[in-house]
Amino acid sequence: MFGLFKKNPETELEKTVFDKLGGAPAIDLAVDIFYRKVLVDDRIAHFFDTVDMENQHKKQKAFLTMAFGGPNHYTGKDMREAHKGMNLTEEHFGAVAEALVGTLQELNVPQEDIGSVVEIAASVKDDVLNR
Ligand code: HEM
Repeated sequence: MFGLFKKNPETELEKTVFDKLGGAPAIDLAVDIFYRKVLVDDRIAHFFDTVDMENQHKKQKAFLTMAFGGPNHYTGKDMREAHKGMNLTEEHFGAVAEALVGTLQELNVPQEDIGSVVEIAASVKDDVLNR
């Protein structure tokens, strides 16, 4: 599914990360793999003990689609509000970022695009950590 979009030097600059990853089906798959990784990571799995994961998948898909420049259907909480009172640390954030990068690597996303995704994640870090 990834890699169906051929690089075109003339349009490359206008392509969103969303398009480059392969659009909605690719984000779907990425979020599934991502949460599988999160839920087996002892550093962070406990945060999701009481969370409705089906609902969480939907929100995360919508959020990542928006964050990657795809069609904006995200209606969830802003990142500061969503993570308030969880006392999240740098380590927690790092573990989630690792899961995200690991997912993209598993899907053979080019390193350059993984870099763009990491930048997007980093841009919400202060909000997620409520600082
Ligand atoms: C780039 C970093 C992150 C992004 C983009 C992100 C995104 C989201 C989104 C979109 C939601 C749904 C918000 C809503 O309910 O409307 C959410 C909720 C949640 N996030 Fe994150 N998150 C990030 C980092 C983290 C980290 C580091 C943790 C903990 C290790 C975490 C734990 C949670 C939990 C437990 C919820 C569910 C809250 C609830 O429903 O009670 N997130 N996140």
